[in-house]
Order: sequence, then structure tokens, then C-alpha cells
Amino acid sequence: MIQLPAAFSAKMKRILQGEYEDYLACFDDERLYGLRVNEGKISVEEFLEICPFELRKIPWIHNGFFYDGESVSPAKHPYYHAGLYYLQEPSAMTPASRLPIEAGDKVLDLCAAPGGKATELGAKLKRTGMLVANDISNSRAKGLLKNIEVFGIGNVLVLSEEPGHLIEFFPHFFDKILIDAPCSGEGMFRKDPKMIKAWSEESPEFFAGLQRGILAQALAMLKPEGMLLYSTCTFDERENEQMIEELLIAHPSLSLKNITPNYEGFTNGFVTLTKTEMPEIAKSVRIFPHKMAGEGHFLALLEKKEESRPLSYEEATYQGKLPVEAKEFLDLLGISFDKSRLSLQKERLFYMPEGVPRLKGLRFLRSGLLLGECKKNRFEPSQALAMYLKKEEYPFVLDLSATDERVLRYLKGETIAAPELSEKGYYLVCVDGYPLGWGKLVNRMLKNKYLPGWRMSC
Ligand SMILES: C[S@@+](CC[C@H](N)C(=O)[O-])C[C@H]1O[C@@H](n2cnc3c(N)ncnc32)[C@H](O)[C@@H]1O
Repeated sequence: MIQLPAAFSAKMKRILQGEYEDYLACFDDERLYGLRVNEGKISVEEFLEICPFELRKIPWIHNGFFYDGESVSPAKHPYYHAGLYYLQEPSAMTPASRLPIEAGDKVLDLCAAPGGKATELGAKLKRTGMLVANDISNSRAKGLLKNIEVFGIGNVLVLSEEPGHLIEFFPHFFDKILIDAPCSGEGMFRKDPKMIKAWSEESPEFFAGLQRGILAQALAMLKPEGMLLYSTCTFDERENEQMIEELLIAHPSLSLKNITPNYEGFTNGFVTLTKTEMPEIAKSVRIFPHKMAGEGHFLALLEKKEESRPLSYEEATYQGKLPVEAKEFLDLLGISFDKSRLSLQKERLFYMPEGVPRLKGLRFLRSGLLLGECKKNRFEPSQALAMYLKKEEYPFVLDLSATDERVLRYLKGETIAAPELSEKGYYLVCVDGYPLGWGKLVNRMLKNKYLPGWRMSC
């Protein structure tokens, strides 16, 4: 029988009333495992044709599936390393699925690490617009960068900043903002009992303070007509309904929008838990583990209705100059680059998203797509570029089947024999048509160029 802190139980009884016993009973249910298809690389239909393990549809996520985490390990399959999917708790897929992203949008994920939502937002942009993924924690932002690169997202800035510092660079800049806020984590008690130990009665008040600050900072970066999705994985009303209520009262230009598409398992936000009985709050959504197959969450989608104002940031400009070796390599790619977005920073060549403001003074882990490094008389393409490319965008490919033993050896960093290749130079190593990284052919052996930090351990 699960032991919950008495103050937490009392709160849940108050919130859930007659449903409290159902909530308690679901602690005995089996753990849920979720997988989300990266539609930036593969359609759901194509993925289902090649997927080697059994999947069951998550009814409220169009590209989400349950798998049996007790019997299969999707993180060990080469398709995972090809960025074909992300492993994520099913409810946690909901916020990014309900923020409407349009081609060309400038999107901010303010609390993004390790990238569960940023990867979906980037996939939805389909190489257009710009994704700015930020997390205050530098160590967590490193994991975020890796996940974004594995997913093949190139139109990106990955930052590790205190949100207040971002405002001067991105004033009223973003069309869409996601705040997956740091919270007291009560919704994760079933999945991760360590969260119970970390919880105290003061946690909700403490996190509400943080969330209030982050929301105010995010609003200063939201465009007029822009949308902001706020989510938590907790049950306390101070971090949920009351946080949004307070925001709506303080900012009359904001309104709540319905979360669409709706799902029968969603519960409307509780009007009775607001301080002013605010009817609009029913448009927010709560996810309870006893009502659907996911952990506890809260979501609210806000729209800013304001007169548009002239943009007040300065766009960065880039040289667009290329060393000849880099030019020769880029000419091989089936991509037409806008030269004014090519930025050579020391030896490293980046392709910047369109319309990037000046970034000097920001702590970023990545600005744009790292194309490669211009070494003396040669160009070395990057791991990020390999992940960004589609197989047909590069002429020299070694496409291996997932059952070919060379795939795992390649992912472990070994040199592999490639008797089927003859021309010297860089090859894009793929698994069933999906890029994994680079290899360089010398004497029919493929020298391994897979990023050392990404290699699979033996
Ligand atoms: C719920 S987690 C985000 C999970 C992430 N969205 C995902 O789906 O993978 C909250 C994140 O907020 C970050 N954080 C905490 N305080 C922050 C702040 N003031 N500004 C930005 N990020 C913050 C934490 O480091 C943590 O990574």
C-alpha cells in the first residue's frame, strides 16, 4: 500500500472528493511506457510498417503509442539512435501536442530540458521558422541539445539562461511559447516514488513563486496574437488554476482557449478551485491517472489579444563567406542554402534560422545547425548535419538494414568493412534509410565518424 504524506492526501481528498479512492487504487496499476514518433523524419504510417516491437495507440496523441517496457527496450534499437522516436510518459506528450504550431512560427520552449516537448515542437515546425529551447540548468541543457540534434532539428537556438535575461533579446518576438514549468511534481508520485520523498507541504507555494516569475517573463516575449501553453505535472491549485486565474486578472489582453482536440479522459480545470469562481478556467485541462492512462498533469492555453507593435529587436547579419572545401561539400547536398544565413565562427560553420536577433551576451549551447568544421584544406561534416539530412539529400550513402550486425558496431564507434563501396570520402551511414552519422571510406573500410559522446556502450 502506497504511503502518501498526510497533507498531500488531505488535499487530494478535498480536490477529488468521491474519486479519491479511485485515485489511490491506481497506484497499483502497471507502469505506463510511451513512445512518440518523430514526424520530422518519418510518418506514423511508415513507422508502423517498420517498427519491430508491439505498439498500442495512445488515444489522445496522434503520434503517440504505448509499449511494454517490461519486455522491450526501444532505447537500444538503432531507430532510436536515428531519431525516429522519443520515449516519454504518455501524459507528458499532451502539452506540445496541444500548442498549435504553424509553418514559419517562432517558438520558445522556456523550460525545455531534456527536450520531451521541444523535440515535438521542432518536429512540428518541419524545418521552418525557429525553435528557441532554453533551460536554466546548463547540465540539463546539454541533454536537451543532444535530443534536439538526434531529432534532426536544425532551425534552433539552444540556450541556458535565466528567462529574465532573454527579454532584451526577444521582446514580443515569439508566436508560440511553451512553459512546462518546474513544479511540485505531485502528478509523478505514481511513476517516480522519489518525488514523494522530495515533496513537502511548502513545495507548491515555493514553485508557485517560481512559476509566477517565469510566466511574467514569458509574456514579455510573446507577440501580440501569440499563444502560450502553460503546463505542470502537479495537482495543487496554487500552481494550476489559481496561477492562471491570477494571470488573467493581471493581463486583460489574455484569454483562455479551449484545448483541442478534446479527449474524453480530460477533466475540465476546476472553477471551484479558483479564488474568484472564474468560469473561464474550465477551459484548462487536468489529467488524472484514475481517469485516463497517464500521470497527473495540468494544461492551460492562453492567447494574447493586443494591438500589434513594431518589432524592437535588431536582426543579426552574417558574412555568408565560405572556404572552398566547405562550399564544395555543401554543393553536394540537395538543400539550397540561403547564403546570408551561413555563419563561420572560428572553424565552425553554422546555418542560422531566419530572422535571428543579435545574440551577443547570451549563454547558448548551439546557435543554428552546426554544418561542420573547416579544417586546414578540408571540411568535416558534423553529426548534427547527418541527423538533419534525409537520405536522398546526400549522394554517398551506406544504407544498412537494422538486422545488419554492422549497425550496432557503427553505433559503438568501431571501424566497419564496406566492400560494397568504392569511392573515397564521406558516406552518410543510414539504418533502413534513416541517417545515423558519417563514416569516411579508406580502402573499403569505413572509418567511424559517429560522435564519440553519443556512442553506445558495449
Ligand atoms: C518539468 S521540467 C521540463 C521538462 C521538459 N519540458 C521536457 O518535456 O523534457 C522543468 C525544467 O525547468 C527548468 N527550470 C527551473 N527553473 C527555471 C527557470 N527559472 N527558467 C527556466 N527553466 C527553469 C528545470 O531545470 C527543468 O529542466
